[in-house]
Amino acid sequence: MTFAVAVAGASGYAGGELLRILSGHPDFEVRTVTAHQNAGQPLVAVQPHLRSLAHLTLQATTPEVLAGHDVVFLALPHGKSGELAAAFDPETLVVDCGADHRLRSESDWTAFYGGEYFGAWSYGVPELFVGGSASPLKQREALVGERRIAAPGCNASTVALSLAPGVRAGVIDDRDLVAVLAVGPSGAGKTLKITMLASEILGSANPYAVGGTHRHIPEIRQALRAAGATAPTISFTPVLVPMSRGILATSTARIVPGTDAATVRAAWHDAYSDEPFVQLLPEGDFPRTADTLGANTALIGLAVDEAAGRVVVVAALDNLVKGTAGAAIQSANIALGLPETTGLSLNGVAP
Ligand SMILES: NC(=O)C1=CN([C@@H]2O[C@H](COP(=O)(O)OP(=O)(O)OC[C@H]3O[C@@H](n4cnc5c(N)ncnc54)[C@H](OP(=O)(O)O)[C@@H]3O)[C@@H](O)[C@H]2O)C=CC1
Ligand SMILES: CC(=O)N[C@@H](CCC(=O)OP(=O)(O)O)C(=O)O
Repeated sequence: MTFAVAVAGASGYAGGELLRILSGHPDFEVRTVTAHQNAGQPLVAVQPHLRSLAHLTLQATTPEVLAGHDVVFLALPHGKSGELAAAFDPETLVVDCGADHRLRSESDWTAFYGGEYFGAWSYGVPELFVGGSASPLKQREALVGERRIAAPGCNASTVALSLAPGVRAGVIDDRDLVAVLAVGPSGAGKTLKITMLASEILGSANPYAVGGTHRHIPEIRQALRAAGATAPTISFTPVLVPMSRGILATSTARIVPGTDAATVRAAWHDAYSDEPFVQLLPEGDFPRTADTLGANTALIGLAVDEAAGRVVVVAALDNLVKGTAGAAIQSANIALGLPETTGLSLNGVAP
């Protein structure tokens, strides 16, 4: 069966990446693409790298245009998917790449986003544990047959994947977590902002949302609670660096006293040894963002710093693939009963 697909926000970065991956997916046919200011333009006028979709024209983003598809991917500014959500047929699979349906706590939503709260959907990171420390279940089980999915924030999923195995296994103290991330500007979308000008970014590393203010903090805490943390606290600092895409997150946590290095490493090994897309690298090996570009992978390197009593987890992924569009399509595959890896690649582009 071929599933008819619509992509809303198709002129943006996340929409473009959805289309790039969907165009190589054997079970999906992109029938409709929508935008806002660019509505009326041929898709390739805005996304000139998507030549196989040259027959498509960007339409307005309305419930009527998006109706009648089996699957709708939303890659819209925050608040816009929430406004559209009520209009979709309950049988249509809707995957939202925005934040509108990620948070289960309305007070977190109000504190970090504000505006109307639209309620939470199933979280689109299949590899995360759910149900606490004693549970063998992963988020993938919750996605089977699902029709409403919230794809993750790219920084949030990088850090959650980095720390969840240690939390679940009880080998780290979830009240003392620290994450510092190098992130590329494509995470901020195509919108014009002075802070994103090449003249501001090239040749500089620019911290932002310092001091516990970043909107992905409640999303990370939510994912860690699902893995068994009771009241996780995390110091989270993103740093914008001059690479168009990619995230390199260095997360550290205090090791529970008396836990040896092999037991710490085993927590991550056991969590991900059967996962196709989330891979723990051999001891002494650490990922580079360049190794993940264009691939649906999250690569993780781990070291135990005995002197500091901390585990150091370095994770790399492509914010537009495993951080957004790839996660959305992987989750859609699961929801529809397709093999989870369909249309998704372990291989990136290099150099
Ligand atoms: N970039 C990333 O790495 C990640 C992005 N996301 C999320 O994905 C979503 C899209 O992000 P991204 O692609 O980066 O953003 P972009 O700014 O690149 O794209 C935004 C898209 O939304 C459309 N749009 C803008 N305003 C409106 C409106 N008022 N109504 C309907 N459509 C509108 C734009 O259309 P037009 O061009 O015609 O104006 C464009 O297609 C966001 O929610 C973002 O947070 C999530 C994880 C990572
Ligand atoms: C460079 C940059 O600004 N990156 C964005 C990543 C946004 C993202 O992951 O998307 P959502 O907004 O959907 O959560 C940020 O840190 O907020």
